[in-house]
Amino acid sequence: MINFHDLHTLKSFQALKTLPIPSVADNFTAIHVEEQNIDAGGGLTYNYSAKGVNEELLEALQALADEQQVIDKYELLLSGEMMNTGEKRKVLHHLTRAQQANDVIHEGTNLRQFYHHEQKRIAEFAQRIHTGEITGSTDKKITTVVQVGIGGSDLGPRALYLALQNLYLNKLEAKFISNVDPDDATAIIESCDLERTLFILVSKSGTTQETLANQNFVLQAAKKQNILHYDVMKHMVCVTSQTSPLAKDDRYLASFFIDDFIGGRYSSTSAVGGVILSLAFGAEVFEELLIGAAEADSQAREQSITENAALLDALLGVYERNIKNYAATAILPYSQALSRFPAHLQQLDMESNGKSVNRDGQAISYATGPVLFGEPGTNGQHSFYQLLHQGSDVIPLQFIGFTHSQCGVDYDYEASSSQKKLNANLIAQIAAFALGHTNNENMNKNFEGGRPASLIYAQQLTARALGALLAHYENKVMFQGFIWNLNSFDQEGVQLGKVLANDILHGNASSTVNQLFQIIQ
Ligand SMILES: O=P(O)(O)OC[C@H]1O[C@](O)(CO)[C@@H](O)[C@@H]1O
Repeated sequence: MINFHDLHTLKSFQALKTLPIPSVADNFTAIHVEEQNIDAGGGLTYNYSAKGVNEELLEALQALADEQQVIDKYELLLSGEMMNTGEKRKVLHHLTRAQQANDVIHEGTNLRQFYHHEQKRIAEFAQRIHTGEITGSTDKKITTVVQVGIGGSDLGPRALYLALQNLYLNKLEAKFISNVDPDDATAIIESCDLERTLFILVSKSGTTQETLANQNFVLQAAKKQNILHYDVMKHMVCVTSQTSPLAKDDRYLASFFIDDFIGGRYSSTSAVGGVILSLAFGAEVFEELLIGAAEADSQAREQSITENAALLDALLGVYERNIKNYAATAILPYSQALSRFPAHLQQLDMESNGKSVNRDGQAISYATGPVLFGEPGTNGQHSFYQLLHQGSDVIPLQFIGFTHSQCGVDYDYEASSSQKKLNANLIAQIAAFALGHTNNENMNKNFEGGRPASLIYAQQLTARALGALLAHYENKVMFQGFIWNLNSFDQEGVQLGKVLANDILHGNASSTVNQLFQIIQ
């Protein structure tokens, strides 16, 4: 029997509140760093030696995970139970990368086979584009692919493409149009040779205003170029759900499908990320990413929190949010390739757990998802780290690092290479945040320390490691949702603004709103 309880009603949570808070510096100096490593799958390791933990706290967090039946809930989700209570849907993004998993049957369809079938169709399509069997409408080979989508139909795929473009041969260059700002579409379209460009229209719902406006923008801009024998629809494929209005449009060169059980922000391992990544790098690279994600998913099934990186990461996040009252957290990848990964995690985390009601729609009285932000190191160090070190708020830090660079090109300067400098900075920051530095004479030079950090690291940012990193965070967010008793899979909070924007455009807004709109007309 699985129970769903609000956090504050749990005995283990009440017990957690009474525990003395362990010091970050004590943990950091007392232990052998490697003792606080956990295998996170895909060649990744999660290290928590710069977190404020001790044995007593770990036991209390384990009790919380057990009482809230977090792993049982994950198993329930994997089995195809309706876990998206707001929209009354299953939650099946794990199935897109778990071809060994149990079948999930819905209204007679085997959904594991359905996702696998789409993946195979994508691989075949990508191969035909790469070999030149499918060309553009003027018989020219396709060299560029442009994804048109927004939110989950943009952020994850874009972050993953940027993360891999240094390491793998780019069979096609990829670009993205997301914002309804006409400058976004114009800049991308003008940078493309349309005869050699394939557009991927991605919208699960098929109703997103920005994406439909951008599709129209591409159609109009292409028409304006007046290219002889050019047919833009022969340059456009679609990724959508079978129930969306776009699914019925047979003008696309090809259509690939997901379904309502894959949430936008969890859709990078479905056709939403699969089409662009397979076209850009080849289906085998996308396959590697899925393997890494599946490894992280399987590590996440461990009951013991010291063997389950995503679960411990989630519990420490809840501890920092609800016991230490820290309201934000920073994602700090020491890898330029992960430049857009924090932006993807912002949607993943804040759209999932930015909630004030529980999974049954009842108000809750405790804090939920934190504010997320981040930039790659060392750029962030010269930007917002001042506040992280000496600001009045403590912000837990999530560092990500790699032993080797992706390009392998490096030079020594002052007796060390750039990669070595990058990683020396990464470790220096973790130590500075944890230990601080006392200066009683000049208080502006005093660092209190005690600022907790975690580190996820691997040898290199490969497709497999990236898949595991993506899944680690998806699972962390899911576990935190279970602990807070939220539904992490709907996003009603984004609807009000959409409705009001439509009211404004159709002249139905209130007088004040209209006056404000007129200011900017
Ligand atoms: O793929 P669609 O249906 O166009 O939705 C795009 C995005 O819009 C949202 O529904 C709301 O912003 C996201 O959750 C989603 O990723």
